[in-house]
Amino acid sequence: MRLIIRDDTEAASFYVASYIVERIKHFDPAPAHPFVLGLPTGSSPLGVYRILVEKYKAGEISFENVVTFNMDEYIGIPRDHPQSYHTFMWQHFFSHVNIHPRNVHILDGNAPNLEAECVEYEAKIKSSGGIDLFLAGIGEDGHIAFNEPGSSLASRTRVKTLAYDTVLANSRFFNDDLDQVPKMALTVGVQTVLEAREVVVIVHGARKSLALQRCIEQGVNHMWTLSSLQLHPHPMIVCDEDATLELQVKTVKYFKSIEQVARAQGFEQILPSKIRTGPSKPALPAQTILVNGERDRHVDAAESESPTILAPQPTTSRLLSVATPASECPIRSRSVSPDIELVPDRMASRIADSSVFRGRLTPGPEVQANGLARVNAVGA
Ligand SMILES: N[C@@H]1[C@@H](O)[C@H](O)[C@@H](COP(=O)(O)O)O[C@@H]1O
Repeated sequence: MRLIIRDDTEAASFYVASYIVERIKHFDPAPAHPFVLGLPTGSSPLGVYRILVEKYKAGEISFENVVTFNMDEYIGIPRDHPQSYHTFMWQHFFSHVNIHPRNVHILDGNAPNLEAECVEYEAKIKSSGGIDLFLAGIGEDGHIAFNEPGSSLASRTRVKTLAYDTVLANSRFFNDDLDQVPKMALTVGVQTVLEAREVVVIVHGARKSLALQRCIEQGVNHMWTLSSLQLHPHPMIVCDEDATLELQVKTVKYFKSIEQVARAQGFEQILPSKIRTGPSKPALPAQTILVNGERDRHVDAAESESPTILAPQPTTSRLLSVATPASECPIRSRSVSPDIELVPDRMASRIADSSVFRGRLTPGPEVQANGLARVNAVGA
């Protein structure tokens, strides 16, 4: 986990926007190698979008080969409703940069079959090669996307009923009228977010500080779904000072010291090169995966089987799945040296005077082998 703390919201937003720009540039996207970006709505990412637009207008970045997937969308309000997430995204970001509309993906909360919409969304993410960087905000109760408290940490894109806290918090966008706030939404699942190669979360303001504390200093808990990030290999949370109010001083000092030490030592905290450049063709032999017939990707075994909540130890699982079941595998007899003669044994032969037990003993192997196993014959 990386926690980047900046003095205020503007500095935190600038850090995130600059980070995304650097990631896209280093990735060097092309039509056949697009950078896949997961995006949130809400007030938290507003500064990030504004700065990204500024950087685009200053010629620092192009979104031509960027594919986006939004986290969520309300169910039941028209796509062009002022508070729909479609409207939000076009208004604050997409209309101002050179992104191709066909590269923009936002769940359709008015789809005739919502379940099919969710399944198709997951399939589209997959066929795009998976999400390279998922940007997220959090709710005051630590929810990520619309994965409300109690959501399965293995969840995928689905229909979700909103928690009362969320309806209340979002009523500020609906004239403070609870009745106008949609009560359901489509949302990517916790697992969908965790499968992104990198997750970056922007958190600002004192009202998010308890959520941040629960998610960083306490255990993984489905009541604070951001805490699932503890299971991700490359999570980064960028926050302002106010958001750290509930953290222990030593936690804040430690995360600040990581940056300070890195700067003093003159090295950067960077992602593994495979994550930075995306799934390119590695020099070593790799398996080739044809993703939905659209994109021929070369993925090495480690990437194709990266850990998930459902399969946290892919190596172990893989070994177990190829291992012969114990019941079918006479491992000991195989390892015995062929020189050693196996002698049939039975308990009776170990008893000094076995005559006393006659009639109650199981016939010996030699008797059984000759088809003479008649207990009566051995007995009285
Ligand atoms: N679905 C969105 C979340 O993605 C967002 O993180 C949260 C916080 O919103 P804000 O940033 O406005 O506090 O609001 C909604 O619930």
